[in-house]
Amino acid sequence: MIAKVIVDVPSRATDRPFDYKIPQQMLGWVEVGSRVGVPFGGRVLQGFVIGITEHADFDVKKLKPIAELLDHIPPLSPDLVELASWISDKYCCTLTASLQAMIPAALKGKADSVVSIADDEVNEASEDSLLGEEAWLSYIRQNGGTMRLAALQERFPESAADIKAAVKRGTLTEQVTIRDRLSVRKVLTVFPPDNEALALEALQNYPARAAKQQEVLRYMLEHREPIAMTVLVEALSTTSSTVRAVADKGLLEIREMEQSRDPYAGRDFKRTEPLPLTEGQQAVYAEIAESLDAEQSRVFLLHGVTGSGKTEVYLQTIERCLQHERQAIVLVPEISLTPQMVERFKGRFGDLVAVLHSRLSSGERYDEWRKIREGRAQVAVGARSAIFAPFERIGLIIIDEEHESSYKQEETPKYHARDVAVRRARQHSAAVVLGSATPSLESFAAASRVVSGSEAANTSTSASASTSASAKASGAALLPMPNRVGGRPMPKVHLIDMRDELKNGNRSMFSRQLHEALLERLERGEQSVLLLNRRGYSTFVMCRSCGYTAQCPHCDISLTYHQKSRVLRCHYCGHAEQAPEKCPSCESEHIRFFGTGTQRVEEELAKLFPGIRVIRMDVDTTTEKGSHEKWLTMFGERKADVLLGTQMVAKGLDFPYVTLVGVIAADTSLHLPDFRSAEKTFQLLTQVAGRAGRHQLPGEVIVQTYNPEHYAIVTAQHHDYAAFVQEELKHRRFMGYPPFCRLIVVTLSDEQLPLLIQTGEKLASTLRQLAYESGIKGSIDSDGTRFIDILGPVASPIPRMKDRYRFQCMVKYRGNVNANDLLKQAISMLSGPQGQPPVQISVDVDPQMIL
Ligand SMILES: Nc1ncnc2c1ncn2[C@@H]1O[C@H](COP(=O)(O)OP(=O)(O)OP(=O)(O)O)[C@@H](O)[C@H]1O
Ligand SMILES: [Zn+2]
Ligand SMILES: [Zn+2]
Repeated sequence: MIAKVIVDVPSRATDRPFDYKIPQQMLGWVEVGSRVGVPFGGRVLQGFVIGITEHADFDVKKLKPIAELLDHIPPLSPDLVELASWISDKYCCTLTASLQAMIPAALKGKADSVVSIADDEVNEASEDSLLGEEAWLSYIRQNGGTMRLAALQERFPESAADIKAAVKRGTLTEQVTIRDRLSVRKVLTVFPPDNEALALEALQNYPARAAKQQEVLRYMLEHREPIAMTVLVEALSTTSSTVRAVADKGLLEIREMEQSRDPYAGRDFKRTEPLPLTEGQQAVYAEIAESLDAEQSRVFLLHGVTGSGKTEVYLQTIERCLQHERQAIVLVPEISLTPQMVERFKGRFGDLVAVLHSRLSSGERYDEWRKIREGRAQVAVGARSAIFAPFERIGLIIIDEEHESSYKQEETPKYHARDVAVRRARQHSAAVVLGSATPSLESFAAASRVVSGSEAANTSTSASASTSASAKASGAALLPMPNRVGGRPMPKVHLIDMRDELKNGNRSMFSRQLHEALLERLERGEQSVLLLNRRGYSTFVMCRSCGYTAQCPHCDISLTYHQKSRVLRCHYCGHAEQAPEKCPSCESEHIRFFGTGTQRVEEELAKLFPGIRVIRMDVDTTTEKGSHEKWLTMFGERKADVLLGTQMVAKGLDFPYVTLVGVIAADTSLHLPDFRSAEKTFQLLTQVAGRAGRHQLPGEVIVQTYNPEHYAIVTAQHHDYAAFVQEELKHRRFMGYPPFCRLIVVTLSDEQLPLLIQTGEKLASTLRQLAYESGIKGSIDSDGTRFIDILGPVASPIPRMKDRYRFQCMVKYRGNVNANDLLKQAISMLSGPQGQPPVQISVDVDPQMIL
């Protein structure tokens, strides 16, 4: 049998399956999805089996055999392998990259050399040869005759040549294996006696001098549960050799047992029961349940205002899914994957829940992942990559806050989890629920068909590779929940024109109304949430005398100031330097650090409201593991009056005593050079306003702005999603942006500017030529169903990064156009015989960040 293997080399040139023989002893073990070690270009590399056939494309005799099978249960299932190839097609990336994205980092194995002393050499080692033996050789012997080559070289750097010679001679044999970054944690465990009668008898007859052993045996008979050796030893203040002595008599058993690193171990999640659904929830639930019962692959857009009880709908539909013995995946944005969120799912489904997010150590992640792979978990809750949770029978995929841009991965593979979810659901005949108070325009357009047929970006029916899955959801059903639970009103939103404040002589960052409202809350013992819209907010260093700003020497962007360490850092390349005391350009001392914004607000609060208790949440205060959790728990226990923060305080929080939400600068995100800036602003304001008045106490929201007439701000004030969408769609149609077309951004980068420009021009003209040849007439399409427009090349918004210049082309298209194929063709036409293009090319399909 022949295995088709994708070898882990991150290059387009080698991105195809290579054939390997499956050795006799691995037959029946190697499957599609298996991880193997294979010889490749003189090395051993990790790879994934993506197919098994009887016939090779080449002479079978010349094929090399698979060197190693790395797991007993393949880490990937055939449906994930298929999904990977869909991803690499749709997002123009290598299959290797897609496959790698699906497995936990712990399984990204690296080749490692192990050396052993040859057998005959061990036997021959006579007394005198031992005497004069090299130190490194005896060292290997001490290690049982085998050890990692790297460890040996590290210990005896001066003997490197000797060691190499020994390998050549055959005194040492070298073997290359793939080593995982991490392994399963094993714990030495003591098991109670098998034969109790025998053990009881032994207990009676224990010799008096072995009282300690007797105690161990008595304990194990009483508790009858396996217990970790370390725990037992500590509980009885005894030693492991005492326990071993009992085991040696055959009365106990000691074995290593696999143990999970459970990040939530020892935490009690209060069990919750399903709530009786409100009318609105019930209607939505019934629709989804029907689809689950019928095992249909359907997409639902659950448009529920903040506080409408979406989470309870998620929980009860998951329960329905589990009743059908199918599994559920819940995606939430990383930033709102708070303990509060986890608690809701653990509280309902207990140990059946596996949690996957980036704040876990890679060991914890690996163990949660195995819990899914081995069928011990039925529900996976996690950030973007949890969409790859290795379940076998998925019934339901939920994406909470579906409009969040963090569902798009910014590194290769640049996939959108929402689109992958729709695709994966189709493989499993599962339902997809996209939930949001502010659905993305793309999803909303797909569900409500506000974009007419001929305009829609998604009229493409052929060429699945180029069709966005969310667009495919044109059959998506819109499920509205327009009311809050318990008939609670939406909070009243006041807009404050900050220009008037300045006119009236108020130079503080708080308007008089916000100041007033905060005071009131302090007096009444209620809580407030303050949002500083940090997108676009300055954290850079500027000289007030000459206007100098500190720039990264390798990238054309401003350095960010970190107050704690007084260091200037580049967020793109990591370059760091000490913050200057004097302006490097004019020597002025008026060089100001525009601190992280939230810090300044915090200082101001302390000045204006002496004794105020503020919790500040931003990137600086939440880097430590568990800090997120700590702050939110504190706030929940009312140990602070104000929760002040960036975007991370805007979402998902549900605190009963929050009656005031203040937005300090609503419009910093409004003027970013991104066609989604109005949408992002509207979403943020709506989300944060939704934190107020979710329970008995009524809520109030104060939004400070310099653009009180802007439609994104006015519609947010009135909680009017429909009005916002209507206005925004007008702009998008006029400007030719999604959902009226689809985008691909191709970024080219190189150290040589002339080569870069030349390649960029060539790419654009080749694309235009190919499009023309395939009968697409350009931006003015005759029948109104399809067009393609190739813009650029122009310098990227960040024109230089890590010493490389950057240019980009933007492809806009609509209708039945296989833009990916055109692009792949164009890139390969630029490439040399080795398949490598002359400059680095990176492709972003359906980009979220135009910046
Ligand atoms: N059927 C119900 N009966 C009583 N209370 C409910 C019911 N459903 C939800 N709730 C409560 O209503 C509050 C709001 O619900 P939830 O947090 O799920 O809203 P949401 O739609 O997710 O809002 P957001 O988008 O703002 O996060 C919660 O405190 C929740 O416990
Ligand atoms: Zn200066
Ligand atoms: Zn840099």
